[in-house]
Amino acid sequence: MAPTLSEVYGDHPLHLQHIIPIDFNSFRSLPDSHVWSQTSDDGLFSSSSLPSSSLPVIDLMDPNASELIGQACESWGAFQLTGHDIPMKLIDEVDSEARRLFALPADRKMKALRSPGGAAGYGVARISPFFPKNMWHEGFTIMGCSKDHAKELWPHDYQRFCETMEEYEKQMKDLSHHLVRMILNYLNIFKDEQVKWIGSTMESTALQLNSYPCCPEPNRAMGLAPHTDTSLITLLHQTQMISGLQIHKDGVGWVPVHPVSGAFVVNVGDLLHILSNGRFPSVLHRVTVNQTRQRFSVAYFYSPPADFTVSPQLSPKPLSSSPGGGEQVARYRSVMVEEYSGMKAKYYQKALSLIKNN
Ligand SMILES: O=C(O)CCC(=O)C(=O)O
Ligand SMILES: [Fe+2]
Repeated sequence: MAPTLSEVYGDHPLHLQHIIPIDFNSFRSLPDSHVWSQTSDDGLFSSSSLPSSSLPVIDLMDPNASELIGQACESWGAFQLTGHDIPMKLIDEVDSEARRLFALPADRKMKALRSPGGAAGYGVARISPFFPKNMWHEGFTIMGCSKDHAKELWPHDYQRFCETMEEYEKQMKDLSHHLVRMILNYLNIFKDEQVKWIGSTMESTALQLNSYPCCPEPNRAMGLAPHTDTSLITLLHQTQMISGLQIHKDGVGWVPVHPVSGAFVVNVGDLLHILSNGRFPSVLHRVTVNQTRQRFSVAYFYSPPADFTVSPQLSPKPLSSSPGGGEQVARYRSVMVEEYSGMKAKYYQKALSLIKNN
């Protein structure tokens, strides 16, 4: 049987302190374990105020969508996508199921705790062990069927959750196929072995529900620390129009990504960065928290099958306009999706430099 990514974490089991979130409701002030900065209003979360610093919003129905998406991936490593045909009703149902889950008492959520070597279930962010302080965040990861965990959460009423998430994953996968085809087209990647896995049912996918509870001291806390996604692409929905996501743009700084109704934030992950030979940046992003409104987001990570080898594709002609583009030498060695995911789990942000060609 082909390998799946849910197994890569087995080699790097975590201590429980890196899995169990605190019971956020029981704190009236920020515990020291969650204090990231001593400063109040500036510093930690200051973002760019340049007028041009706003992530492109692209309508999938635009006749130039392919070109616009390619350009956004090249200059930003991300964009907001409207005009897709994912029904708003389904998106709302996913949001409300996520809320239902995170609203459960802490001891109930603990019943669906991620296992130390596992990928799926309830817990703190997977990147937590790489940071000295904890994040003001709790998550629930779905890889494949969520039935066993959902049964623990709602012994008599788990089906609604599972069915909603399954339907959403199905639709996210179709949309990802569409986007990845457009992106590979833009990169002039047509060779059969490079594209034949799209729609093969063996793709590596995961759904991540994120919750950022109201925080007593948001200016000293971190929702989700700066990271890049391992995926090829990520499709993120920010619910209830609550801001918090910021992306880092070279030369500009941290740029807030304010929610656009019904839109998905699509971002380039490490695997697409490697495949594009560095032409598309794997965008660094982080999440801030706020004092009055609990924020939720739903991230869908889409990657090729675990046994697919990602090889940097050289640009056919030099692209003078892009800093990383037009290179005729491979910046990275070829790497299997499964191997890279394992490296990311173990070495985190050093993983990319470990596969860099000198
Ligand atoms: O909550 C967000 O806006 C971002 C979440 C995220 O970056 C992730 O789940 O990888
Ligand atoms: Fe992310």
